[in-house]
Amino acid sequence: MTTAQQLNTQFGIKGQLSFREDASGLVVAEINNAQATASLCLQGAHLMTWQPKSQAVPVVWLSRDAKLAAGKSIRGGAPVCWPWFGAHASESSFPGHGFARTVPWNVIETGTEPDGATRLTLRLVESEKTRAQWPHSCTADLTVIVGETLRMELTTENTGKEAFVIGEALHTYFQIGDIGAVRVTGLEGCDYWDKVGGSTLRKQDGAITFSGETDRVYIDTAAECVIEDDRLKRRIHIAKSGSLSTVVWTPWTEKANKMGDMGQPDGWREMVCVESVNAIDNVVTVAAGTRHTLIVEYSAESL
Ligand SMILES: O=P(O)(O)OC[C@H]1O[C@@H](O)[C@H](O)[C@@H](O)[C@@H]1O
Repeated sequence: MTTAQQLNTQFGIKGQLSFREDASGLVVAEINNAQATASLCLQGAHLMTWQPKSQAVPVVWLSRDAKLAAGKSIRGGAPVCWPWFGAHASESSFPGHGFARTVPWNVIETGTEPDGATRLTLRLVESEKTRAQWPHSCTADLTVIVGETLRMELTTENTGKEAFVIGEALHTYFQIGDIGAVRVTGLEGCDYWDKVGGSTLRKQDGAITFSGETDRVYIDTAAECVIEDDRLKRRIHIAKSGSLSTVVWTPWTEKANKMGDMGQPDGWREMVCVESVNAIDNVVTVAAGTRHTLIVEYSAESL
């Protein structure tokens, strides 16, 4: 039996959730219930797509050049950045945004919520390589609940005897009509580290609009954000808890061209990242025997 067949036997839900092996050999969970469709690659616990049935266009963006490959992150969707965000604090050879998004995760539970949404929980698989970069006793679980809203819960449990500090993110790429025609609200008056051209602390004045590369870590904010999209005539609501940083990112032309997997020629214009994060000033200390959970909930409203 293949891995996908085994997973279908153990965790598949008839008419809602099945597993398939991609041409790359990676296993993908496909969800199609009365409320939404979604797909998730088990490598990285990487949600790739989500489209509520009420929406004509996906809410989560996946690059048309996205590639599935063992050990590589997928461009778009909702990468899980863990146990650090951005560059590692001291080891420049360690991967940016941590290793969680490029290692295998196991399915540990699936089910149907009372309202009909589909639930899937995965656990990061430790290896010698992960232990070499993260020598702490812990588990990292991601629960994804796919329905008319999308809920994701990233739980870190410290099963050891000493506290450790994590950085993390649900680094979601949202589908928009055009980057020049959206506003992100909810962060007015917040302080942010502006990562474009160095790292400067600034204060947000009004809604965020985009006219060039934008890479900002808003700190000390648990605020709900809204992407207001005049082109697609919809609002995307991004609510969160257990997260005090929000990253807003768009690469713009030059950087997108260098990245090479954003969907030529201008796929990048149809996405914006609004990431629910704990980084820089907001990294989290997880005491021995305790757990920390970062939760996001997304919904889309047509205008
Ligand atoms: O190319 P990656 O590693 O997926 O990162 C994409 C972007 O992720 C964002 O979270 C960072 O703030 C950006 O600096 C980075 O370029």
